[in-house]
Amino acid sequence: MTASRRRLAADITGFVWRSARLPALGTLALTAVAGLLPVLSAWFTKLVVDGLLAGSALAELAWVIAVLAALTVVTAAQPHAAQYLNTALSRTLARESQATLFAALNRFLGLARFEDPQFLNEVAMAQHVGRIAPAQFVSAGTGTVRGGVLAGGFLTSLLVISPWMAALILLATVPSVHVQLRINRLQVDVERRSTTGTRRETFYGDLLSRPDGAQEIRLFGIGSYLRTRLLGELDEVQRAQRGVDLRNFRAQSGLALLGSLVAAGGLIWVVLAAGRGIITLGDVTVFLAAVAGTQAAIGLLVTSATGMHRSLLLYAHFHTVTHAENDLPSGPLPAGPLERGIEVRDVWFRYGETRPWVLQGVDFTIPRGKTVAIAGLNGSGKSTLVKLLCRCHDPQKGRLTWNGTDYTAFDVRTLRARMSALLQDYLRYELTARENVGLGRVSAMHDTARLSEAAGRALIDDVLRALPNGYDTQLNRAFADEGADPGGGVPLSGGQWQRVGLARALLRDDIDLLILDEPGAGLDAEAERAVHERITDLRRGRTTLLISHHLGTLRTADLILVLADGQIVERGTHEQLMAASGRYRDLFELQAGGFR
Ligand SMILES: Nc1ncnc2c1ncn2[C@@H]1O[C@H](COP(=O)(O)OP(=O)(O)OP(=O)(O)O)[C@@H](O)[C@H]1O
Repeated sequence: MTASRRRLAADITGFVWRSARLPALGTLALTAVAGLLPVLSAWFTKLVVDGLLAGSALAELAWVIAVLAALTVVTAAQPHAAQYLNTALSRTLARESQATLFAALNRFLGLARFEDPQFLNEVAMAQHVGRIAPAQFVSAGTGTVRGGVLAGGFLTSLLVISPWMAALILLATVPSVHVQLRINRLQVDVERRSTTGTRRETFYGDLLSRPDGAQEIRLFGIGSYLRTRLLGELDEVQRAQRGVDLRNFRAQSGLALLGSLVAAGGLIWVVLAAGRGIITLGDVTVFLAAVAGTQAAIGLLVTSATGMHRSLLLYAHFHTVTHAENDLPSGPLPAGPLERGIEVRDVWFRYGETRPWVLQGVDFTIPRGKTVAIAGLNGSGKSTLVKLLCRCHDPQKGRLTWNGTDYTAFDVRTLRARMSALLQDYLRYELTARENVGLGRVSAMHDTARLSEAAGRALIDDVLRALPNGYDTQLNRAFADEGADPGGGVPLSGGQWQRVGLARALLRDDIDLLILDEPGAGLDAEAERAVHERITDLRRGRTTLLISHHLGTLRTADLILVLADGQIVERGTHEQLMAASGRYRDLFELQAGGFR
């Protein structure tokens, strides 16, 4: 066992001990008992057979028969008790593994891990194996104990009757262990390599079954195309698995043949020995039970021990995710109220060392109480800049400061607590209206007056109040329970969702920096104008970063930055930029011309 495997074994044992000690201990105890039962039964059967052959009176054998009957009852009841405990154990471990996994994911402060496909594969594996690997480890561990106890008992019995037979059976296990370990490694490797395919398969499955994909898929008639892609991924995954299964089948068949030859040899010997009177008929029954029992027990021992090995290999993925270091170091200082402003100083950023620069020497200040607007073509780096301002990434060169102190000096959570944002890809939670707004500030979730005020500022309060259950209406149909809640589950329109997203951002009314990335997206002309006016009011005296492709909405900003290919190519007020006759003016006139 390598050092890291030993560490994994210690980790998984610790995990089981902390999460489900009682059912684990119960299972272990029951398993040890179960291991002794067949050996005891074989010996008591021998006593009955030998007693009967020796002409003993039934009364003399009564206690032996009573013990045998009791053993039969316990043997019959044991699997059900074991199954009950096992299910309880699996359930507890599955819950704890999910709790541990999602606590670990929540600990990552930045976005780097979520943008790394390799790590996302590990997360997908961890989610799957976290539910099963610890339970498998315990069940394989108890199987090992049971196999060990059984094998010990039967081997001892066999040693008494025929030491060479015991040695032969032991010898035949060597190839079995070797083969099983190899197959385990192959299986785990195939699972790991199939993760991307499995994730893609899930992606196509989601697309084909989600309500928001149904219309486009039907309109473009691409259902069968996506289904073919899904099956292609599935076939690829299954092809690899079939290969391992075939190798496993061939290897196991060879091992079964070897085992049968050993058993057949033993049978011939025992019949000859009994014929010559070397052993009793009772010995023959014990011998036959012991050969079959030893082979089954060693089979169980090998499968279980290598099963432990396999669950460790699988658990390694869970361990990788739950022990991954935080991707963004948090500083010690609590971020105080914004007094001076935010400075972005010669910032360079790219999504990986081999990737092109997305931001190249970006340099500007957002003074306290002012609005800075960013205009730029698609892909010019606006949303990336927002990620840096929320400290979801750190720049590779340059720095951002809050009141003149480097962002990295602050505790990230306190910094983010001073900001609110309507992101371009804001979330549409399949939850109630209350939660959709209240998630902006969880402590205000049940303060309907506050929610209503924020929704009012986003011009969506009337719509939410008029829903069948008001703020407690589910904002989707997918999870609505028609029976319990007729009319429940109301899907909103795109523009209404946008305003709910804005309400969520505005619920954090005590913040220092408000980031609005395309607040007018999806709104009709009237709503956009109304929301724009509201936002202009709200912005007064509040530090704001505003991003929009609708240059008209940026006019009143204190400073407008024009971003192109990650560089600020123009900066100034609307009037200055119009007078400069540069890119901003061209874009503005292009948009205005479109309206004319
Ligand atoms: N997670 C990511 N990993 C790698 N590249 C990314 C990632 N996110 C964005 N990019 C790349 O960074 C560049 C800038 O993207 P960004 O989303 O910041 O642009 P944007 O100005 O907000 O565009 P838009 O106006 O279309 O929203 C693009 O070329 C994009 O492909």
